[in-house]
Amino acid sequence: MSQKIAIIGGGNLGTAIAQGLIKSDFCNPADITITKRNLSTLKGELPKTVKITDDNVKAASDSDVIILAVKPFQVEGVMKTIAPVLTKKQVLISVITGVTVSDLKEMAQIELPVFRAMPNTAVAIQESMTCISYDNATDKQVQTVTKMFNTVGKVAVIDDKLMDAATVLGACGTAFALRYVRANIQGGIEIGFDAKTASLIAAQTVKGAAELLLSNNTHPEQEIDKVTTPKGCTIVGLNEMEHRGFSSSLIRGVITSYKKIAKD
Ligand SMILES: NC(=O)C1=CN([C@@H]2O[C@H](COP(=O)(O)OP(=O)(O)OC[C@H]3O[C@@H](n4cnc5c(N)ncnc54)[C@H](O)[C@@H]3O)[C@@H](O)[C@H]2O)C=CC1
Ligand SMILES: O=C(O)[C@@H]1CCC=N1
Repeated sequence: MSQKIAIIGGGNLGTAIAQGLIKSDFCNPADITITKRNLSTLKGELPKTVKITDDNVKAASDSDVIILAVKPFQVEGVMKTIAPVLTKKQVLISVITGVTVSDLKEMAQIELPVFRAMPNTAVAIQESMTCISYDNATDKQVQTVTKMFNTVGKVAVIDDKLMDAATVLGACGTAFALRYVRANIQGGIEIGFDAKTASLIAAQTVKGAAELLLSNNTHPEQEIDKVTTPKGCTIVGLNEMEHRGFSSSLIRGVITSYKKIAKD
């Protein structure tokens, strides 16, 4: 029998997770309950059979897997209301930034399997990178949660201490990459393309570059060496970007996002 899944917080990420799980056939739409405070604003297309409610307690008590997808400052309030109905048979998964496994165990008040998963919004199209940490879970439960997120992209099981870093690299990273694509589109328009063609070229080129790394298991510089023809046009562009702080600005952005999590 397929598992009942409650997604507490049907916002950007919660909705994307539901979309990805449905697209990957991990579960039936009717097995998913999404909770929100304002039922009229669902972010993204979902089948009508997905249950939408503002009743967190009922959603949690009726589900085998509970995925917390509210904002960090909202988690304590949500956990206070659902903790009384949590049981050891259920699995609690949090995608919430900065809330550790031990924080979750304390709020849950019972010893149930607790996972953290850090996907990104590409989960909606089964292309997420999801880092997972956990405590109190059997091998079977780890396999189930890993399988859940493997059906919507790639998975790395990591120590909970690295989850803030995972949030930055694997989740904020989607926005970082898209900002790079947008800059390429702006440059593409300046050198003659219409916006639509520039967007297609910029997006597919970045997708292809990433696929080269994943398929060849290579380091970026190995693939860059295959593009930078000596005295060619690539290397002059790359060097100009580096002269203007390209890599340094990206590294500093990663560190800034990381420090923000630690500060909150
Ligand atoms: N958006 C992303 O790419 C990623 C987000 N995250 C984390 O996921 C969590 C959600 O992020 P987003 O989806 O971007 O935020 P969001 O603001 O789009 O979604 C949060 C949702 O929770 C709902 N909500 C708030 N309080 C609630 C309550 N008491 N009961 C039921 N629903 C409630 C809100 O109505 C909203 O729809 C955050 O903790 C964020 O740090 C983690 C990785 C990636
Ligand atoms: O920006 C945020 O705080 C969340 C965590 C990673 C992506 N969105």
